[in-house]
Amino acid sequence: MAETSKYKSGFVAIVGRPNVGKSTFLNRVIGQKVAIMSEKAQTTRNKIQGIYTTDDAQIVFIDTPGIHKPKNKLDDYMDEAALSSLKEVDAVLFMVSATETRGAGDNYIIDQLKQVNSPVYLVINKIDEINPNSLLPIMDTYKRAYDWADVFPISALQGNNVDELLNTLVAKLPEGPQYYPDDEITDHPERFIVGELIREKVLELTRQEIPHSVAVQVEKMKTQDNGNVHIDANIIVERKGQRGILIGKNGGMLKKIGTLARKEIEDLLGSKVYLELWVKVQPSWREKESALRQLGYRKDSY
Ligand SMILES: Nc1nc2c(ncn2[C@@H]2O[C@H](COP(=O)(O)OP(=O)(O)OP(=O)(O)O)[C@@H](O)[C@H]2O)c(=O)[nH]1
Repeated sequence: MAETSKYKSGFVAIVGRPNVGKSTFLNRVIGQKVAIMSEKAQTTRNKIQGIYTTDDAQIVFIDTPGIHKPKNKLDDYMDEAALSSLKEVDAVLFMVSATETRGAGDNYIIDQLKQVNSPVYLVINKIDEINPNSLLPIMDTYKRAYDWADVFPISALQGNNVDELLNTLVAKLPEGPQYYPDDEITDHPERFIVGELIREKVLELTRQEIPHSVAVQVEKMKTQDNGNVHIDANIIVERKGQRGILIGKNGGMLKKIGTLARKEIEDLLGSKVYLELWVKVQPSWREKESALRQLGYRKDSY
């Protein structure tokens, strides 16, 4: 038997003007499974849009609000937070529609993307709606504006070229664990989202100091007789220094994370929540199979 290659995984942001077909693309890639979940996670900032999991790879697609859902002006497209989350991802997909010409909205995003170091792929969607002859000129107008890692004309609706795009993304992703178990997402959506909300607060409050790979393990989630929900969760980091940052002076940082996460979890569950957080150091947990198993990650992801 040939030696199996290492599992690949990473976070990929999808950006683009409204209506270019981001949801259609995700639905095609991921299917219904996670769409239900992301609806529930509306309140989150870098919300997970969907998770594409295969035997060889996992792509966690994240959304960066402030980029594709401007409230009023183009200037609102991207705020500091959105930009910093773009800097943390492993790749960015910039999606445009072949049926619309490059406009001010696109140019604004392209300008912001110049500050991103990870590969940025141009995805020209809705090619089923255009005459094939007009594709090259469209590609040219975008190629002039940015040094894309690659350009993919696709039809999210009909599926053309979507597999090629996914294969390229996977090929370029770093080796890594299957961050999220595939079946548990639907089996325990609330537990999963609770973990995500906590993780998100960690990233939000510590900014660049804690890497995206920080894991949250929701150990217990139990509704008590009075209707309150008791949640115990561990935040798993790789280094002692990160533990210190997370706990903060006199426990201040952990308290802040807990308070913000608790409020959002209460909104999500509609009940009062008692949240207990611990920070645990598991050196290179990502590389350790036993640790991964403890966290509920699949054994065969390695
Ligand atoms: N012909 C065609 N239509 C598409 C394609 N992809 C998306 N659409 C249509 O474009 C419209 C917008 O698609 P969405 O997926 O909702 O776009 P979005 O980018 O998620 O929009 P926001 O949620 O506003 O950001 C819908 O009517 C889709 O059916 C495609 O490949 N071809």
